[in-house]
Amino acid sequence: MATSDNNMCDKATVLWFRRGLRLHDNPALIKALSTKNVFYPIFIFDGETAGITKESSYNRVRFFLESLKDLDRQLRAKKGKLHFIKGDPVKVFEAIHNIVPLELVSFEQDPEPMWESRDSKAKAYFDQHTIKWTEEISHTLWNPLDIIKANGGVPPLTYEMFLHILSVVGDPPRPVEDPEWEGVKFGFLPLNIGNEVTVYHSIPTPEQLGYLQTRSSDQQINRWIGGEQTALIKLQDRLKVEERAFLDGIYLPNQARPNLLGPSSSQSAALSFGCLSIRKFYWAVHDMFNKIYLGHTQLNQSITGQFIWREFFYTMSIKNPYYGEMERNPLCLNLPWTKNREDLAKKWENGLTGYPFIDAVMRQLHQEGWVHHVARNAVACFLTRGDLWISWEVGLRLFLRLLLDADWSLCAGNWMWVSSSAFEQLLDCSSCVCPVNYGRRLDPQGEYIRRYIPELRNYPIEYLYEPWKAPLKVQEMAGCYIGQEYPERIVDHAVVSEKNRKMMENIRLTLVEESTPHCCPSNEEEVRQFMWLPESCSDYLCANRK
Ligand SMILES: Cc1cc2nc3c(=O)[nH]c(=O)nc-3n(C[C@H](O)[C@H](O)[C@H](O)COP(=O)(O)OP(=O)(O)OC[C@H]3O[C@@H](n4cnc5c(N)ncnc54)[C@H](O)[C@@H]3O)c2cc1C
Repeated sequence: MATSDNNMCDKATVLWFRRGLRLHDNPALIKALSTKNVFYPIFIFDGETAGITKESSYNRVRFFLESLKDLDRQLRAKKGKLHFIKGDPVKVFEAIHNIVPLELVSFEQDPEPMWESRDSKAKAYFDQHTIKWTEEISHTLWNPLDIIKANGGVPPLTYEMFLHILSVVGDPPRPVEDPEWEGVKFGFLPLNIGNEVTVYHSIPTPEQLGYLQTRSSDQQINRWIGGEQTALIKLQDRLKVEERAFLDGIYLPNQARPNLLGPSSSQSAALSFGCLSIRKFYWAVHDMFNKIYLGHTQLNQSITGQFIWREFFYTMSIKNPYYGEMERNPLCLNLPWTKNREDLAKKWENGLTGYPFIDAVMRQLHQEGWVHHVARNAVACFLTRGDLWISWEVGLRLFLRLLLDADWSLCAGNWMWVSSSAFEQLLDCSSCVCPVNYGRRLDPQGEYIRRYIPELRNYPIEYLYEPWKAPLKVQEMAGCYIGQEYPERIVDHAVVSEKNRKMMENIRLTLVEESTPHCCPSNEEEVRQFMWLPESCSDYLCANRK
């Protein structure tokens, strides 16, 4: 059995949780326990780590704190605890080292460039005080640096090229074994360890950290529960969905059969905070595939293509501190987005564009902190190249605040890919990414809109996606006048999308001469798959263009 120990003279090992909020497949934990020192698991709340900032939404912070609570609960069952400490990391380690002799600090690699400064300061402190430290890779399947090296020192710019490099690099490692808790001596820090450092008695609530619900409580829907234990249960459900799909002869079921309303089997928030190991998920899917289709020993990366997109975007961001911006970002095309249209951006943000599908997505995002990938595509296109011609940086900032799964590398990568890949003519198609038709394909009965836009609940289906076309009599009967209870459209898609298409065309003409290398789709098929576009747009011609 694990034991508790308050002997402050014994050598200490700290496991510094940042993301990777789990006990399974946690190489940093295994390394920490191998020292046999007194063991202190800690989380340092510094207003940045794990992407929790002052701006983060209540939902996001709640999910994050639930994940820490779950870890704490599991550690308490083993007679220890998770220390939640507020302060600057170096100050925290200084304070701990003053009262217990630190021998080792173990942590998971946080690969993105914004963590470099935090980590290099901490590492410098450890080196100065001859404290050993170890940094383990488990947030990504591969070490992004290995992929960059295999590609000649630069990240691959297209997904196809990325797949090619993976075939050279080989399979990712399998998850590490579960820890052995027998004989682990837990240490407990006193509550008062330094002036600029606060040790919490237990994991705080969002309110205790100053995060308050901003919308009325009936609008906040908590469909997502943070923590490793929930993630592992949900993984089993998700694997059944994957198995069903394999037996039906398809793969990537969450994307192939988007279900906007059902109980989601998404694991993205759990993966983002590391409550679930990406390697565990990846290998579970591949092992199942190989069991069903006996003899397939060679990995087919397509069946877990979504994880490869994750790696692709991580690899692109790792050495690029400007990855989340347009102008200074070498991977991104500079497009002349409209400036000073905060009024339109605010309406988009608040689900008041007058396009019900777009508004439903934005309201779900505020209420629940999660929306389906295809819904993200629709609102990203609407804000940028499709309709409003506003920079993707505006969308990125909002998504990072609201999404439970907000992940800088993935979020910026997706925004860039969807909006600024100017070469991609398919995305200029005003019919395919039309806010009316795209939604209609995904939600033909209009249930999604009715759930998130109660004002339109009584609209007949023929007007639900284009309520401005409803005769006054219909508006009256439905109890919702356009321009009063529900807004008029802020733009006319047919007009603005045509204007935007021409602007993209002109930009393409100038860019071809410069042939700027940038993040972009590999081919048309990839765009169709990624964006869930129809094989041919003729069936879905936008009503506005007829
Ligand atoms: C504008 C925009 C912003 C996005 N921002 C984020 C974000 O901040 N965090 C995030 O995790 N995903 C983001 N995505 C990607 C994707 O929408 C979500 O990962 C997906 O909705 C998760 O649903 P799922 O778990 O059912 O996906 P699944 O299909 O089950 O995928 C499992 C995991 O694969 C990864 N993945 C799936 N699709 C993508 C993708 N297109 N790019 C990169 N990784 C992917 C994610 O880690 C996801 O959890 C964004 C997409 C768009 C279009």
